[in-house]
Amino acid sequence: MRTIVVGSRRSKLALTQTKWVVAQLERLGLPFRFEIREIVTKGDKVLDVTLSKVGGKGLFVKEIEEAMLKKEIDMAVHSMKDVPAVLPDGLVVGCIPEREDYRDAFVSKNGVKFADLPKGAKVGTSSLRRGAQLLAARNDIEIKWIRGNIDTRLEKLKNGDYDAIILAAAGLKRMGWSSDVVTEFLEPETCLPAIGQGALAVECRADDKELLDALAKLNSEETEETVRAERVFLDKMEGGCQVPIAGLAKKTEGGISLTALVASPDGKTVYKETVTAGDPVTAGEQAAEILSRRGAKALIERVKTELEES
Ligand SMILES: NCc1[nH]cc(CCC(=O)O)c1CC(=O)O
Repeated sequence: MRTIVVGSRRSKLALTQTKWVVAQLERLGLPFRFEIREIVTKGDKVLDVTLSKVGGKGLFVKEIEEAMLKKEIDMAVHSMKDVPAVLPDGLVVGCIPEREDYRDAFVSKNGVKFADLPKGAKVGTSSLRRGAQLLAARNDIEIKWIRGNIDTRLEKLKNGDYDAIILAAAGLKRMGWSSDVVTEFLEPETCLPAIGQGALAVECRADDKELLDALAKLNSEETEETVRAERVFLDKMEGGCQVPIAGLAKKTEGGISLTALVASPDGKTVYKETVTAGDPVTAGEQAAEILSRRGAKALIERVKTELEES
């Protein structure tokens, strides 16, 4: 019987997600044994710098991909929002399981709702996207950087100088912590989620047909299509992670509806649009085109230049 070695980052969230996918695969009754191997990535080591400054997205994924290409591991489970647009040669996304809750969760110290935060309240997030949208809704609060895994952040809320923090609902739900800690879920009208938020990507080698056949059974077509639309939009905007970008697609009767957003980090400028199209690629392209025309592309260039000069 073949042993499939599954590489995973060491964080509780990564391991929980990996174990969830493995459990789903085990239920299929395939002729595989699964073994989870922990890998410490660069993204896990540099917790003291902001992500946007140390090289962004690929950070959590690169070392895992190298191990996969060397056949030290056979597959890996990623949060979709950490997966770059283009995978290295020889690797593919083998499946995208059904998406968890796509919303952001507002977690406050004393159960105070976002709208009821006192003036000057400090909200912890290291996400430009979350910061910009919260400031757009409440320009009287303060956004304060916070880093670390979900458990570390919750600890910092308890003991540190924060009135509230924002975390992905999906992570909290997967860990079983959501009902204990979440004050309220932020609907996309208030805080549009990150591209791919709540979805997982299972990556493997492109020539591993046996494993690909098995993974296909876990694929959610609806999640695949909606995430596709969001990622086409992201790719077309070429924003990296220095600029607040958000997007959420939903399946409609005739196709896909995509709400997309680009904002300035201070939340003073927000470009947001919903487009409906027959297929995901067109939806993503149209959203990018409309926002670019309205000024989002220029905003992205401006923010990038400011960063390079600072
Ligand atoms: N940025 C790190 C990250 N990557 C994926 C998740 C949560 C799970 C998900 O969004 O699918 C998180 C934590 C968070 O944003 O609070």
